Amino acid sequence: MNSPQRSVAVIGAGTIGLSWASLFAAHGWTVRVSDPRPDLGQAIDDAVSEAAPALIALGVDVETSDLRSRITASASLEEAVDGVSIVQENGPERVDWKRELFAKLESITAGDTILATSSSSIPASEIARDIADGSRIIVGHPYNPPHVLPVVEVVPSEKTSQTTIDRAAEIYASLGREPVILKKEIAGFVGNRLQLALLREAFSLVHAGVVEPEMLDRLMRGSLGLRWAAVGPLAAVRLGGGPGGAKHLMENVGKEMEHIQLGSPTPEAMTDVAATIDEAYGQKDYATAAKDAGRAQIAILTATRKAAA
Ligand SMILES: NC(=O)c1ccc[n+]([C@@H]2O[C@H](COP(=O)([O-])OP(=O)(O)OC[C@H]3O[C@@H](n4cnc5c(N)ncnc54)[C@H](O)[C@@H]3O)[C@@H](O)[C@H]2O)c1
Ligand SMILES: O=C(O)[C@@H](O)[C@@H](O)[C@H](O)[C@@H](O)CO
Repeated sequence: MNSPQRSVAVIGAGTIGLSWASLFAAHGWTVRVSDPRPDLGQAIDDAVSEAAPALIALGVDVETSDLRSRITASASLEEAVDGVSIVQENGPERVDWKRELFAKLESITAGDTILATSSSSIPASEIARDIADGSRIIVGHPYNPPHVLPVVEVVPSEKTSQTTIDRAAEIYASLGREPVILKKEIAGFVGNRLQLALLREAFSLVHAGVVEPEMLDRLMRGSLGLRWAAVGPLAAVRLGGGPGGAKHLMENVGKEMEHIQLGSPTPEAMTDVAATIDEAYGQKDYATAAKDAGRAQIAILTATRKAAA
């Protein structure tokens, strides 16, 4: 019998859910997956085959066969969540759908089961709005793919108990993740708000004909992206100021940029640029592009971890 404390229900087996399932299984957890997709078994097989080499490259001691044997497709939600320590939900990004699911989860799971959503932007308080308790509901927002990118944004609502916060962070850390616990709830959390700000400006610059998508990406990869992967944007501000630090940089460089108005692209412009991006990168099929991106991310992560050791 698998120890009940290392069992997880993964609700929703799409891009994110399958990556979570592989990660939990790679760390010895019993994983039960619930999803109405007709090809669930094959999807799990494919996801494990794809994730295993990445997990091994990142130093996780896992045999692909062992990994796959720890993941089962459940016939129902009730079967999936029976006796698990944590539920990691990865269903459609729709608040109504998540509200309904979490209300059901709260009624059918044990009183100490953590109920986590992978949501990209919906706060736990919105999901728990109509739920009396809500103390077990929390956001555990990963970055795609969770089995490679280490950060999980842990975002409690005011209803979430400290025990839930602590245990969720502890579970994610036990999977080799880097939990970032937010002090306050905000729609979009921190990562996606920052990503949104940067992408809005990037889309605006492409739409205005200032730069082509590939050139903007080359610029980011060879400058800010590289710098931020090494030290993070705020530590970089401090370094940018030299011995005078962030204060010096803001006084001597920041001031001159205060007049700059950033772009605010219309939905139509965003759609146009999305088409331009797909055209620019479409010659490489999605699977190959995703595999290449995974390899590059693992190389950078391995190098930055080695440098920090
Ligand atoms: N894709 C990303 O980059 C990313 C990153 C971080 C977080 N997220 C979040 O993770 C969640 C899932 O995103 P995704 O990209 O994996 O979506 P996806 O569309 O790939 O997967 C969603 C899955 O939910 C399943 N589903 C639908 N109804 C269901 C039900 N009643 N019970 C169980 N499963 C059901 C679908 O069959 C599908 O497999 C969203 O909340 C999203 O915001 C996505
Ligand atoms: O970048 C990520 O993986 C996460 O921030 C996601 O939540 C987000 O939805 C992106 O995929 C899209 O911006």
